[in-house]
Amino acid sequence: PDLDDPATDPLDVARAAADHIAEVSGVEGHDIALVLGSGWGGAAELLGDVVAQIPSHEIPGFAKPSVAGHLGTTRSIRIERADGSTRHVLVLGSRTHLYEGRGVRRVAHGVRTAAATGATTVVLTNGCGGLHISWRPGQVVLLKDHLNLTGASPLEGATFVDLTDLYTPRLRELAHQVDPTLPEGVYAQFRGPQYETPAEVRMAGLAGADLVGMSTTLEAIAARHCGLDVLGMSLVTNLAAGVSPTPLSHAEVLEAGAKAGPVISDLLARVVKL
Ligand SMILES: Nc1nc2[nH]c(I)nc2c(=O)[nH]1
Repeated sequence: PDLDDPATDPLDVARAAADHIAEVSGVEGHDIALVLGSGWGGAAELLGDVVAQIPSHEIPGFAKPSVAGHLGTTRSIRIERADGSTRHVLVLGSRTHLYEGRGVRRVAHGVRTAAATGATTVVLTNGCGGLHISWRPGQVVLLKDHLNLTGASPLEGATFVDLTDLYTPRLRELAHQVDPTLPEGVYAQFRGPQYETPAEVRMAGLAGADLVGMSTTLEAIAARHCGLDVLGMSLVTNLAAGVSPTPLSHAEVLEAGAKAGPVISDLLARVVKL
């Protein structure tokens, strides 16, 4: 079934994708799904045994990689929990951003596929710009709510979905068991691909945003529609435009990302095992 055909039900494509994953990986059902954003790539290796690696473009509905050579690989990982039980984690390899212009169905496809595999929780991670000078590059922030400034939705038709407690309080409490110092914030998604102007960052701040990015909110809405619990975690990669009087050096951003890598990978691995 073709996601781009309006007559196609996106959930049928998600079902086909989940069936393909089960068939190729031999894993009948997954419990939790991870979407790894900028800076979060190293987390998968720390989680557990990689049961299967599937080139994402072989899975129904996942687009051909837009960047030549950037082959998204979807992994099925078995993790051992403290109580000895095992769980299967689906690490979605390729994330489609709204700014790629491939349509909202491809943005939401990974989350819908995860739900179709049986997962009940999705962890959405991203890199973003911070609005608070005290949140330096490398800071991890738990999402407590979002502002969808894209003007888009992954939902079609009269699909009226309540988004109260979209970022599941129980999961935020679990993350705080791992690191009680984690701040919480509101994430505003701009369509992008351009970064915000200083005036747009000020506007987002006045509207209650603490972070600005170009992903996550549409995936979270689709996750709620699929009945998934959602944990959102942002890595502040840079200070948003205009927040810092001195332009951030790219070297500082790269250095902060490299330093944060092991820390956030360990955090994510510990949260997933709870
Ligand atoms: N919109 C937006 N997205 C981002 N992604 C990253 I990494 N940094 C930013 C940022 O400053 N603004």
